[in-house]
Amino acid sequence: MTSSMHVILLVDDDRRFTNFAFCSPAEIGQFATEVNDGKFLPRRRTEKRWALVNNRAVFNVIYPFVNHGGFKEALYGTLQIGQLALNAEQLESIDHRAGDVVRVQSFVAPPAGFDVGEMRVAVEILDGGSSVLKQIAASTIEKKFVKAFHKQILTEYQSVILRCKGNLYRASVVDVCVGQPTSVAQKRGMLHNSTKITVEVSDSLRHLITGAETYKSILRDGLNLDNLEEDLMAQGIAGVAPLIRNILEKAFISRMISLAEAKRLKLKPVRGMVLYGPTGSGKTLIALGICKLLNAKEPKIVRGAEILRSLVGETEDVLTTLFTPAIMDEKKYGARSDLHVFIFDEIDSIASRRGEGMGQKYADRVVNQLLALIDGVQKLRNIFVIGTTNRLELLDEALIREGRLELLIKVDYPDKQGRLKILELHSRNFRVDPGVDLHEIALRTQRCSGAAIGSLVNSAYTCAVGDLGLTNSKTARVNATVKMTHFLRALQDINLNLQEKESLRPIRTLALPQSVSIPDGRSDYAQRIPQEQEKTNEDWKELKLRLDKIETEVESLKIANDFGSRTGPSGHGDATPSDL
Ligand SMILES: Nc1ncnc2c1ncn2[C@@H]1O[C@H](COP(=O)(O)OP(=O)(O)OP(=O)(O)O)[C@@H](O)[C@H]1O
Repeated sequence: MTSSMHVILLVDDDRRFTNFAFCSPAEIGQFATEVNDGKFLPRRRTEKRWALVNNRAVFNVIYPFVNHGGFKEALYGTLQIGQLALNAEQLESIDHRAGDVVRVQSFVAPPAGFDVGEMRVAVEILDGGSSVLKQIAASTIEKKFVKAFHKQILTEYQSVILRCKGNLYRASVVDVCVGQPTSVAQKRGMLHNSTKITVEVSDSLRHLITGAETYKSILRDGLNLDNLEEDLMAQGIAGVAPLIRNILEKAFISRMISLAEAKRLKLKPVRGMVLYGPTGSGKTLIALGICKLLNAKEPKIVRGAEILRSLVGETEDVLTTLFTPAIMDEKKYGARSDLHVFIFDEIDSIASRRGEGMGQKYADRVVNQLLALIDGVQKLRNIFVIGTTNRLELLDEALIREGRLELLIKVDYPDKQGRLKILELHSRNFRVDPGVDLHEIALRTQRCSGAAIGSLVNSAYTCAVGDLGLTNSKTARVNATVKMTHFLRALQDINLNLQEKESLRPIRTLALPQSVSIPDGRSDYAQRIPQEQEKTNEDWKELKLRLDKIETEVESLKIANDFGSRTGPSGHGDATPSDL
């Protein structure tokens, strides 16, 4: 039997602590007590009847027969045919509010293999109990839980309220293992006296609920998000702390809290993202940096072009091999498996629109497999895929749909503050003259990527070593002090380099805004630069080249003037204005 019923809220206090649902006596017969010759047979009042509501949770359905504190009268007064009375936690578990219509089915417990061997519950302390929170042993809550829900059917993610030693606790089912403790996790089962309950709590409750396991936050132990900048600098990443914090919050919020809480807050785990932006802007660096902030398996880095090469001539399922550890972990630990991160560098080389280009049938196979692993029938919940590309517009749209690599993050050229931080970071490796003004260098490196700034510092150092005369001498390399003149010389090289490179690439790359931004979901993708713009690129390119040439000449003259007037030509082979 399946029917639609109106749910009403059960306001009686004691029923908050049960798994009972109430219907009118006239309807109790709809719920079976057992299967007999394929027919549901309503039996005696004392036998348990079950209602599967909205295919989400199973409640023990009864009609109000106990007149506890006038409860029976109170409920008879309000409960009508077609109504099902549920407590607040039950409503929450089926994701409905009082007054909603829900789908109700009679549920028959399987005759065997339905007893819960192990159940893991995430516990929070609720207000409404004793005003002073007392310390309690997790084992006390575990015993109370078994006692309160003995012979009740509980479902994964369902939460119940428990009253224990004067305090109220919300316990949410995180994992259900039926049969032997080693058996594969299943979604629901019946508790009995020998069910082993494991209480897990957040780190902050460890001192109040002693002996409980703490659930693993996705963030690395001890990571302080307010101190991210320093953490990243120590990893060799500068100027992108706000961007990375934003990514962590957008991509991993549902994994920062308990599974049950995430479910209650309706936070779906993000399965993957694409970092896109100009070459050298630090996409791969950021992807690796994020992994170091997580409590996850060591990331696997896959170069798009390499995976395609390995596929040609082989029928072997490369991705399945790559994902095998994640598949095994998912089977063994279910929702509690560690997170496996996969970084697909240059993802456009395998995931460009299907059906286009040479070797595409191999690429299509890889994309299809990847999609199946992320979002297919047997999708893995324990994976996070990061793709990097500087050609977002080439990506197969299926890959960036909701539920897949849905988070599109633009990693652009750094702004002035970012450039300064990158300069400071890379300069740490060398002896730098106190007269070096990194602010000024930051001002003059507009439109430079993090990679270009890194190589600017390296070139400045090479100039310093070169000025000591013996380039290959270890003493020269150790003693070289990088001065402002070295930076300026290196800067000129970079300017020339940029000019050369930009003459080779389409103008639209130059038109990207000079800031780091996170577009909301896929909207940015939809607004990608229209193809028509390509047509005007040629004209713009020529104009831009001419402007750039003038700009570089003016810039060089300005640098020479500025620097000449402040320091004058110095000895030791330092660059003079005429060198610039
Ligand atoms: N924010 C940054 N902080 C420090 N170094 C940076 C930063 N961004 C880039 N770099 C430097 O640039 C180098 C190249 O960065 P990375 O390979 O991550 O760029 P990318 O965007 O992935 O480039 P591509 O698109 O060409 O693959 C880094 O190894 C590092 O030296």
